[in-house]
Amino acid sequence: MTEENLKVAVRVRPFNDREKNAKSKLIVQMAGNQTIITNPKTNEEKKYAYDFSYWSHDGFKVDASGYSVPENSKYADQQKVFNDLGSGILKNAWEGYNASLFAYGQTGSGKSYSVIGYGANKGIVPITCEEIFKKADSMKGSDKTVECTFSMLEIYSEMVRDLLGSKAERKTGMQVREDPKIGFYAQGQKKILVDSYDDITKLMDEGNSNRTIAATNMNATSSRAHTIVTVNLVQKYKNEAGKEMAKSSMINLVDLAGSERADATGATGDRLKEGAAINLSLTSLGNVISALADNSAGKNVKVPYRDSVLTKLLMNALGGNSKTIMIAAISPADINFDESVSTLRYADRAKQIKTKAMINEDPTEKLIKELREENAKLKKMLESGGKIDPALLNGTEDNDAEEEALRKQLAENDKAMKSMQQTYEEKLAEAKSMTENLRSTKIHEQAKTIPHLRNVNMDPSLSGTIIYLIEGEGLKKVGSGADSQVKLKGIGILESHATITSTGGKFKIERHNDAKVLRNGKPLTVPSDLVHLDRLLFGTSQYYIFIEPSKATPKDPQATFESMQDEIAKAAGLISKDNKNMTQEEIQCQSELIDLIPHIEEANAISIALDKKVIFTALPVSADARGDYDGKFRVFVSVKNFALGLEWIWTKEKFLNRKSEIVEIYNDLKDDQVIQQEKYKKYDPFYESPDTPTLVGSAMVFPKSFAYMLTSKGDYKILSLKSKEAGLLNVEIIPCNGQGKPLTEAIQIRDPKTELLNKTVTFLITINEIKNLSEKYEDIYCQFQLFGDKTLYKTNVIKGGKDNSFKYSKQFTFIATEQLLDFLMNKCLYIQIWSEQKHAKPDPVASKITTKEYFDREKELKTTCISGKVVINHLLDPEKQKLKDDLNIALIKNQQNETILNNIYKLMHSAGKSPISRETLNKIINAKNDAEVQAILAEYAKNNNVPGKERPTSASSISSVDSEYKGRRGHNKSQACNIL
Ligand SMILES: Nc1ncnc2c1ncn2[C@@H]1O[C@H](COP(=O)(O)OP(=O)(O)OP(=O)(O)O)[C@@H](O)[C@H]1O
Repeated sequence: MTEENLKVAVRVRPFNDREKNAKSKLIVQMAGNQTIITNPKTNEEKKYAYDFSYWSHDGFKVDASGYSVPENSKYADQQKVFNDLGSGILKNAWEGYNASLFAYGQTGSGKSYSVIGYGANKGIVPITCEEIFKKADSMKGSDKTVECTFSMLEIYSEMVRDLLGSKAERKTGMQVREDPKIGFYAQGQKKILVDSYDDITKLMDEGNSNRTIAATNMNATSSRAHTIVTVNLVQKYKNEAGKEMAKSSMINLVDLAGSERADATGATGDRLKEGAAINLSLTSLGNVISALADNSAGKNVKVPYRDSVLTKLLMNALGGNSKTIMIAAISPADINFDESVSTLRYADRAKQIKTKAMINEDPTEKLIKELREENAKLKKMLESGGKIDPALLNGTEDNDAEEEALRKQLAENDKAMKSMQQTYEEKLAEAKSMTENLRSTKIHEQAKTIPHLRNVNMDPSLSGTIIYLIEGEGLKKVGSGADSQVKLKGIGILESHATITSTGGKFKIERHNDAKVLRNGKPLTVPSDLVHLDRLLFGTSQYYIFIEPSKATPKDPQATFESMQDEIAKAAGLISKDNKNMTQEEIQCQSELIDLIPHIEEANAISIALDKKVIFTALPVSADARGDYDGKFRVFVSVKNFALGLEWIWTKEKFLNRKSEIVEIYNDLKDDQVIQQEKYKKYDPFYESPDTPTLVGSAMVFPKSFAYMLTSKGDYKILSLKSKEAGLLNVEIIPCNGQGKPLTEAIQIRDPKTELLNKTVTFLITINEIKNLSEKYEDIYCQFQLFGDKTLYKTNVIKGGKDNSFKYSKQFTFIATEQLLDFLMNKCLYIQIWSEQKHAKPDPVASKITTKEYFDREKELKTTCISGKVVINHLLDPEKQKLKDDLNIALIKNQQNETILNNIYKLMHSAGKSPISRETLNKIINAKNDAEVQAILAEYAKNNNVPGKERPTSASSISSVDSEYKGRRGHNKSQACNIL
């Protein structure tokens, strides 16, 4: 037995297009086995030492075959990585040890590049397999034989699918069982005997294409599954006594799904609460790694392997009988700093794990022998004509249930045995016929000359795996219908979605009804030309490029999933066309937004299909609105149920979890699975109880006066997550004496930085009352942290409405360090407002409107100018949303403009805020176009002194807040005295 630490390698890749566009800075350096990462904000460096640090960022050139050749000794190419990592794995395997390699890192960080590889840059799996057969071939003629089996599975949403299994098998998935000797295994997994490298490549292609099918049936954006490739090597030889011996070893090569889903920033808690399985695996893997590292350091903690399917299947690789290597892939760019640091930390922890590997003496045959013995026993029991020998039943009574269980066990054993014993010829024949049937190989050949559509997937290794030839003259149908030539599945794909016509070497594309087709980022409304390299999006998730091989040149740009998303987001005006004047935070937020949009579209498409009355919208939220000192924008998702009049704001992580459940339910409902429908009734991922407290927004309190030992007091604006004023919060920060009593006499402080430095300061924070908060909120409380302090302070919960005073006071004593003084002078104290929403009854009118109708109208309101919209834009902010909803509903119900405007008029009057007279309204109703409406409104505003967009605030302290924000000293007349 050998005990050794898990080997850890880190690899940094070149900048990708998005990072280049964002003019990213390089923040990773490597020296020897060290990886150094610089925090782009603080310029602080962090050093980590691993077994290997691979620099693959620059210093290479691409040769004619496409292989990246090193230009200097620093650059680590695929061969170097294989020599260090892969060859060790191989050596161990020949010696009879189990060996495992797993790749960890955020999506797109280069895991698949290292493990599988792209084109000429073959990764560890293909090179390892190639080497196995080189060696096996060299053994031919000797009395040693080598048998090699190949298997490939994927774990998606706690379901284990055999990527080499039949379609039906993949659909049902496999059970994970535990064997006392070999540990956990996927029952019935196909282990295909292979005798050449060629067999393996074909099987890998097949496995990959099955992944593709799974991915396209669901959606291109579904979070990727974990893929585990297992190569079993059995070497047979005779020992000195002439007895047949076998040495076996298992090589596990694991390509994990993107690690950002295991992000610790609040997502984990949410995720665990939601119980979303996709993310469970990586969270569990983190816990397993932590526990193993603790145990290696002498602690005795339980390793939670059983928490997820992934950790069960990796149990041997991580803590058991295996020599293991982890490769952690990172991005070189500043915009990915957080993710990269988290990967480096993970890797740092993993390197402390010790594994204990043993040489295996043919456990497979032993297992078969044992199963055979057990079966013989079981058969004997059953053959005794139902009368089972009580002695065989371990003393239990003979009964039907027992017999049933035995029969079941027998059948399972039989199945397991069959799958293990399938003969070489059978397996190979199966593999060959399966691979030969692979339509794709033939089609890929034809695609070299025939115009075609080629898929683009979020996972670049799946791009280009689906091809639809647009052959000959005439018409090709695109859609989910059985008669379609371009047969697409997925959300938002209609039976008859579009047609592509080819006449005399020219192509045209036309959409059907209101099917969603985007061409080069823009909605396709009229029949358009289709030309070489056109990018197409069908529905919400089917991304394709049109290729005309006769027009192709080596310089053709490669459209990627990211570039297509960027293009769509730019065309929709969701992101700015250039990012010259944007801060890093804004660029980061923008890229998060682009990544999120396809998911949002998908969730909306399902909401429409299931008529859930829910609309999802991406919402970038500033640090000020979130009340977070990190200064970052974060993308949230607004989830609005228009029938119930409720709106939730979810974190991106929570939304993605819910979305995967939404997709799952949608697929299940489509398959009409009764059980799933039951589950769906019990739990609805579109819904959240109004009783769940949500963040309404934050008040920014400026403590600058306090630095001068003056009370700072005022009504501070509450900024909602939508960056609107949501109300006012009355807060006081009162300087106190050493006994904690408010100061009663004034003290003069001219320069806090010198006069207060290192003195003890005591102050009282009092949160008085909340004003003007919308009536839909109830059970409101405030929550805050002081800058640099982790403790969370919460006020009592108030009902809202009339009862709006917290009467919360808390005293703090601090040493006035430079940081504290800096905070008091220049920063603000965030006080978050949390609240529940009032339960609402479904609105009978809104409930009759379908989600599709609402959604279309909502879109129209955004894109086209209608009189109603102009009026609404003229209204004061807080009323806008409600009026917009009313208008929406009215428009959908096909009411005439007059009725709509009447409603608005009534509403405005009931709110006492009408800036428009009835007479003006009549003029608007009769206006011919929007320009005319604008003119009427402008004239009315001029004659009537209508206030501008900004809501006038009665509280004069707002202006004092603003002036303090600009850095000027407030003029609060407060008491102060010298207590220091
Ligand atoms: N060392 C490298 N040299 C050159 N290109 C690389 C390297 N590593 C990664 N890339 C490129 O970066 C892109 C993303 O890499 P890859 O697909 O391996 O990421 P991943 O971590 O497996 O992502 P996912 O989790 O989505 O599967 C690919 O286009 C790949 O070719």
